[in-house]
Amino acid sequence: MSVLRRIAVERLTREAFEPFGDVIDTHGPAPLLINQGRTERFHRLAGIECLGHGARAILSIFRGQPLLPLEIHMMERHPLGSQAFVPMNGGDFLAVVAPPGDFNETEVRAFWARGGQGVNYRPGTWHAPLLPLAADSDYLVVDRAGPGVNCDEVLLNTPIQPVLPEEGS
Ligand SMILES: NC(=O)N[C@@H](O)C(=O)O
Ligand code: NI
Repeated sequence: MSVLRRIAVERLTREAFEPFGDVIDTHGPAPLLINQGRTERFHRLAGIECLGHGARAILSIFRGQPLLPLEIHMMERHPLGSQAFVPMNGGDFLAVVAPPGDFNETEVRAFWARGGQGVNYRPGTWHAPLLPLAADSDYLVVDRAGPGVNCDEVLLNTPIQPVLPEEGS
């Protein structure tokens, strides 16, 4: 039975997530009215970065399943590009992250993306691979394709168990 380190899952806000990337939702700056007022444009919620010669942004759909038991043993980063996850059927998920740079597992934090929130990891942000909370959750993913190695992985010395807040708390 391996030792686990429990960490509390935090509410996903722009301010709290700033060291790791962007939050994609409609609770930030006021939208622009376009299309003769019929459309609200929530403008430039995130920047897509694709570094290196021949790099380009691509769109994919990830259909994810929950990680059970919820124990994080490995994290990864994409040094050459950002990576955005936006739920397509509203699926809540966890963004378990650590700041870019040398990995320090004491700096790992967990955020609850809920009610349709998405995230955009900036290049180099350490994160756990997609962690949906419900089965068959679809996410639109915007990330980088191109030459070079764009995925570094690290094993945690002490696996992490994100702990969701009590219902209604
Ligand atoms: N491997 C892959 O494309 N997905 C991961 O990068 C992830 O963050 O889920
Ligand atoms: Ni990734």
